[in-house]
Amino acid sequence: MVLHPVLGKLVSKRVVLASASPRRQEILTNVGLRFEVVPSWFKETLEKSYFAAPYEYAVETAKQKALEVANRMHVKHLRTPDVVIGADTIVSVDEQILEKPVDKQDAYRMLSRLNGKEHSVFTGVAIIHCSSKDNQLEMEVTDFYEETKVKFSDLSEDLLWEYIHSGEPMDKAGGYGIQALGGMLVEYVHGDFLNVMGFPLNHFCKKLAELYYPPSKHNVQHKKYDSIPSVDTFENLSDVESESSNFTEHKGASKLDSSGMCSSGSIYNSENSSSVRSGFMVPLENRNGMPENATRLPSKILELMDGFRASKALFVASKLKMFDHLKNKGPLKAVDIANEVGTSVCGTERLLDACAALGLLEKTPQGYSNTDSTNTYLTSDGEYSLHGYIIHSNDHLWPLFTYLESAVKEGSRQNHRAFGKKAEDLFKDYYHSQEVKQRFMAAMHSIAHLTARDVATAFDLSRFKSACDLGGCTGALAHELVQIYPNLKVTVFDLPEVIANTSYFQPSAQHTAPVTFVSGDFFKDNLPEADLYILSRVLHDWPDEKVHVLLSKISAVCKPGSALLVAESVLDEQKTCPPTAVLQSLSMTEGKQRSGSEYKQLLEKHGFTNVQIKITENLLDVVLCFKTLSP
Ligand SMILES: Cc1cn([C@@H]2O[C@H](COP(=O)(O)OP(=O)(O)OP(=O)(O)O)[C@@H](O)[C@H]2O)c(=O)[nH]c1=O
Repeated sequence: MVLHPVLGKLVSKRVVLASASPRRQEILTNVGLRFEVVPSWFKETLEKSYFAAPYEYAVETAKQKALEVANRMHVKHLRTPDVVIGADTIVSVDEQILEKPVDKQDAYRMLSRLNGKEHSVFTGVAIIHCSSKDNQLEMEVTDFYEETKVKFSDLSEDLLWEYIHSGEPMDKAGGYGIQALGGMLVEYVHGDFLNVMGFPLNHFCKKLAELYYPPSKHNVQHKKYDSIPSVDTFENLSDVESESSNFTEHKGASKLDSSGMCSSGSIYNSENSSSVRSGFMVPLENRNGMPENATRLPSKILELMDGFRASKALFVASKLKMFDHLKNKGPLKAVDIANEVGTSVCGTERLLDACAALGLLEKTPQGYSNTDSTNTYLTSDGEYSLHGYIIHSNDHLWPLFTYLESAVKEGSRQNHRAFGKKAEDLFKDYYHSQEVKQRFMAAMHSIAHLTARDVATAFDLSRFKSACDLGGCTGALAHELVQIYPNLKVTVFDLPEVIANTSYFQPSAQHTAPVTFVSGDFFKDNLPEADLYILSRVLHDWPDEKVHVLLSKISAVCKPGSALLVAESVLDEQKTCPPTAVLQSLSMTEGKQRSGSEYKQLLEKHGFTNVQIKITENLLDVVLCFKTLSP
């Protein structure tokens, strides 16, 4: 039984979502809809003053986005889709329409406008049913909009800027994402929450019901369907659908337009289209008389099949420091970048186009330039640079993953195959080769810096006076802690080879008490005294036996009332979520990722109680527990 059986009407159809918005994809995937994603190239530049009301602008933009995709797919002789869905979300305040901010200043302008006030979020949606007659594309357009009212509380300037610096506002209408950090800005929501996120699912289902279950003659006076006719399962629906019945039925419904069934209905012809550009589409032909949907692959699988290409494109552009060049000098043409980095022009152009296709770069007639999040995360000096981790992924993880098949067959790491050395020798290498050491530390630093704030604030740690970050590497978390808790003194304890190389990673401006670095081996040496011990990204590296050794050592030096904070990606009890942590396990280190109950068990075994777990939605979750009197 499905909640919205009308969605089953789409099962046998080739449905295309004409949107790059990850939120729309998520909302529709979550309800079991199968569709391909073909982002629209329609530029959101309609003249706003032509529209009497903000929602009209959103509806028209949604319609144009969907029409562009339908036309492009038809013109390029890719199989014409049956249904194309387009959407556009805007925020409206004081008669003004706010779309996605172009930069941080723009985001600030928008958020300041919304501060302390109620505003409306409109999502316009267009559902286009396509058919091809004598190679002419015929389209029937149904559109609608949904309005949700949202009120922001009174927010300080600091908070607004902190939110802007998180990078979240940049790809979101009005400069906020209600589903994530932006939810903290919101005092109330009146209406459909998913509409704010980008897609009014409920209204969409109602609209489909109107289209697919037209009223019979005897009840035609009840124009509005508030409830959706009950049909048992998707399967039932798809079984009875015949190719010809699918759309004829819809056409019948749209003939009822004059009686108010569809909010609008019109026939567009592809001759009106001037857009003939090639795009990412995977045409899947109907072979050997197989039913059409048997040959249709879901977009998720196509995305996974291509994932390795996308990762490698990102790695190579990072390694060649293309994003750094673009940050300093963009927009640049491919030839300029090729000259700067010493690469072929044709190869560089292909790589830059791939980066633009992946949304990492913007391409205009002036050349390529970084997006805001590329500046923040992908340049080597970006505020939350992941450059170090990307280089580690390229130079270390990629070769290892090439041998995943052997790793699975043998159940062990493949360092000997990938690097000609055993895992232990290689680990020693990290501390012997200066270059490898720096690379590894930069990788650890990237992740620590990106997660530090969420780890440091997952719990209120203000009661502690001293903390010791065991294996704290470059001190990224330690520096965040002293910023947030000015009365906290933090010691970073790590191997001498690590401590000797931390200076490069220290923040330039030191506003707070400095962090102390102490060298030692936490398995062998005495641990510095502290009332809060921290193990961030340490335990997953070790098997249970070693974890027991380490925890019993910490437990022995912990005074009653002191605490241990563990930062790790905590698996769900099924151990299939979050995917990043599950995929990390494929490296086959002797350690492992653990679930919340496994961490709890390990900690309680060593006299730690009151174990609390915070899932942060960042890469690391946080476990806090306290030492009691008797272990
Ligand atoms: C208010 C709000 C908006 N959004 C996102 O804002 C984008 C709007 O832009 P759009 O132009 O409608 O869509 P797009 O992302 O550019 O994609 P496309 O459909 O290809 O134009 C969409 O993403 C929405 O989810 C959130 O994720 N959360 C929120 O609280």
